[in-house]
Amino acid sequence: MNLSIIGSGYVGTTIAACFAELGHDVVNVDIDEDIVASLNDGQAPIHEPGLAELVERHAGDRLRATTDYDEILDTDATFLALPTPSNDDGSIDLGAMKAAATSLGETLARKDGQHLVVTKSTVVPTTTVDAIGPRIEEASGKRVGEGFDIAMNPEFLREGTAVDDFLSPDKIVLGAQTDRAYETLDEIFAPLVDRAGNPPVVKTGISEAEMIKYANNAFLASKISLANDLANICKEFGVDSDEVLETIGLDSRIGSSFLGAGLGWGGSCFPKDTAAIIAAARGRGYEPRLLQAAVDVNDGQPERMLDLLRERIDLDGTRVAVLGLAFKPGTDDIRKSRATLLISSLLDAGADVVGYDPVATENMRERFPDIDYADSAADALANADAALVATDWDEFAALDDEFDAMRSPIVIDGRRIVTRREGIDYESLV
Ligand SMILES: NC(=O)C1=CN([C@@H]2O[C@H](COP(=O)(O)OP(=O)(O)OC[C@H]3O[C@@H](n4cnc5c(N)ncnc54)[C@H](O)[C@@H]3O)[C@@H](O)[C@H]2O)C=CC1
Ligand SMILES: O=C(O)[C@H]1O[C@H](OP(=O)(O)OP(=O)(O)OC[C@H]2O[C@@H](n3ccc(=O)[nH]c3=O)[C@H](O)[C@@H]2O)[C@H](O)[C@@H](O)[C@@H]1O
Repeated sequence: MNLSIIGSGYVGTTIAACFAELGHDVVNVDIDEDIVASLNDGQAPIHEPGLAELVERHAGDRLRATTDYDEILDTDATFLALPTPSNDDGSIDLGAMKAAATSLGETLARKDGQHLVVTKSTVVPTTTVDAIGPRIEEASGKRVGEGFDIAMNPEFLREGTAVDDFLSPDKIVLGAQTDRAYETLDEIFAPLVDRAGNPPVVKTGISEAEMIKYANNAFLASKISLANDLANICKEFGVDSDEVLETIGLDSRIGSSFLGAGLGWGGSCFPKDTAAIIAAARGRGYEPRLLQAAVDVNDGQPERMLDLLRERIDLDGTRVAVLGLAFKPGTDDIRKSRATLLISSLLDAGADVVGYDPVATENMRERFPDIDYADSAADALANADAALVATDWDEFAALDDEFDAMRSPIVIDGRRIVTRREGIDYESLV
């Protein structure tokens, strides 16, 4: 089929390249000319394992990019993969979605024949029906169900494993309101269902699909926060939290994934999505107490880590190495990474910070241009008074005599990744 995808960020580029790999003809529409040029040159604009190969293989053939919305006219369906960030009060900011919906509507005004518009972005329940559909109607002069249909297809991929996650989904959720929309979605997803070995395809309503996405993320974020709450209790009793959490994970009702205790969750999605659904619930008069508690536990972990450091050393004038700047291993994304919070607090306390990450340094340099950056963990540790481990990159497990070059070998490990050894003053956050 001919597909268009508006927004070529982490999700838009990944799904475009994967749909091309699955045999569809795909055009990515983005307002960012650099991203468009990069895709048309056959280069992935973001760092995701396997993505560069797919973009290189299909660019100029089944995959192309443009800033021109008119190229949507030759396609059968459009996915909206636009950012849905937070407003200051945590509620969802639909600015990019609304702007793109208006541009799409103006374009569809000139299209003959039926079109399907699919919300891929994470949006609070009723957004597609109440905010996206009407905007397209207004700009196109067409009606939902007559000229174009609307649908919602939440995305569950993780950064760092985006291509594999998209191509091997646990489930595919298709929210729509007409048989015609479901049929088009079936046609789009048939090659994926086939390749992925028939994962469950859940056909549901549009608002249910929107809520499934939030429920999924809220559950995972809360699971990590409960693991952190339990691990904090373990620490008070000198109990090994790894043994406790690994063992409860053996209960099939609990499951072992997302029980990794430590500094907590960051990234572009869990923080904003928990905030958005909490704000949306409050807007309807419901107070989501458990979810708010999950956020509170998460917010407390970086401060607990700094307290452990303060117990050992006065932060003012102290050189602190922050190992791991990305919000998790396998990505260069620093959005809401725990390291950004640690660095802010360290700077407020008068510390001198040196950061190291295998791939995220340049992104962090834009956020904190005035701290030092090292080219290796060894360089970051040399002459540091203390080290905070913020991301569980594998290479940190192999650190050994690099710690000997520290001025004082204080190591606070937020991810239980460092191998303990003689000669370091090691403490794990949990
Ligand atoms: N990043 C992730 O791992 C996942 C993200 N999501 C959701 O997917 C959505 C997109 O997220 P990301 O891809 O991370 O965002 P992103 O910020 O990486 O990319 C968004 C892209 O949209 C473009 N854009 C903005 N306004 C535009 C307009 N009017 N017309 C055309 N292009 C425009 C930007 O230039 C940018 O390239 C969000 O709702 C997010 O919550 C869902 C699952 C996973
Ligand atoms: O909506 C989204 O954007 C995506 O959000 C998360 O994916 P992502 O943020 O890329 O990364 P995760 O692997 O879920 O990690 C999120 C954060 O939780 C932390 N985490 C994860 C697992 C764990 O056991 N413990 C833990 O602290 C990670 O370090 C990271 O900071 C979800 O896992 C995806 O299913 C979802 O599509």
